[in-house]
Amino acid sequence: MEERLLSAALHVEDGESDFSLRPRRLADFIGQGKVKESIAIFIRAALERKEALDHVLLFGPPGLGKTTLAGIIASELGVAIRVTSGPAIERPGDLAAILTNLAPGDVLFIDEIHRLSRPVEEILYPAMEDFALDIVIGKGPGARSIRLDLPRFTLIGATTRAGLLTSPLRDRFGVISRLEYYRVDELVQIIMRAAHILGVPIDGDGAEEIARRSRGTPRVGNRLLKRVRDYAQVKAAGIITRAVAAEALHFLEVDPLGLDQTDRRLLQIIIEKFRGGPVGLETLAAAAGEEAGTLEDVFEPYLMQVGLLVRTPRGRVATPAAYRHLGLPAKQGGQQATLW
Ligand SMILES: Nc1ncnc2c1ncn2[C@@H]1O[C@H](COP(=O)(O)OP(=O)(O)OP(=O)(O)O)[C@@H](O)[C@H]1O
Ligand SMILES: [Mg+2]
Repeated sequence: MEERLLSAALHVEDGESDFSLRPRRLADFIGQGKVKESIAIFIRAALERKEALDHVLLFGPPGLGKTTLAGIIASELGVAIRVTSGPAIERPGDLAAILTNLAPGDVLFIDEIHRLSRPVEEILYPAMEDFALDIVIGKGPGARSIRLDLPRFTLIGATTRAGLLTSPLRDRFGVISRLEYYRVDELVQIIMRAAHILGVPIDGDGAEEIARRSRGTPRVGNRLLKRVRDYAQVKAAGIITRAVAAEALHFLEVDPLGLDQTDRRLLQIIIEKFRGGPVGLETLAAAAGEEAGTLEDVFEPYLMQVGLLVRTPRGRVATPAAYRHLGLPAKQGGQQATLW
């Protein structure tokens, strides 16, 4: 699939700067007040007791700062972090090797933890609970199991949806934190900070214009900043003001709510082919030529967040705001009134 400018997933082109723009300390991590506050308390308590931090599960849509936060937790604890991901750990032996190489107190970060295979996940249960590794030696009737002690470590798991985790795994996390979409004022701070690091001249209004179209997502905000910078450099020579940002984003086909062509097309299909809905997910996916899972994970969360789409028991419905946003006449007939 072609990489969408607005997708919250990590792109190849983000690579280098995604790393350099990551805040290293909790104090530099903007927004997510509640999550930040509780993590600060747990870190402090663990440090005071000189114990490893309890295992932490971070969940929320892509690009909101789960990986960043894991790095921050490790640096605030003053320990090393070992980074891996669910799909990267193919066999139980791979995980055993990682676990036995941890030093006391270390952080093990497993991204996309919902994608661990079942045999690997089963190694993780005693490791998380008892800091032990059960290994089977030999085969057949002579096989025996021995238990190896592991250092006390902190597992940080990240996932886009906590519902995808098996309950035995979820139950073994002491701290479960959900990251939310960022507010515009928080994104303004994030964009100003990134502009400062990258040496991009921008004013507050310019940052706000980018922030409002960033889909509540820092990764998108940072990416839009870089594309607007290119545009400003060539077309406007100098500082990114609101007018320059708006012009650049219009050129990039990012509308004032941060929707692109694909988002708008999806709403248009619901409105024009299904009279505004309700339309079932599968039916909508077929009409749009997308996979149902992609609609659910990639497109719908933001459309719901900005109030253009609702999920009802009978299917997806375009809201009156969606009609207005697309400049289409409001839905006729009284049926709509019964929905909200
Ligand atoms: N609170 C924040 N303050 C400043 N920058 C942030 C913040 N959260 C995220 N970022 C920026 O957004 C980018 C994406 O963050 P990160 O890689 O941590 O997201 P993620 O939730 O791990 O995403 P994914 O689900 O794709 O792995 C980072 O480069 C970082 O610069
Ligand atoms: Mg990540």
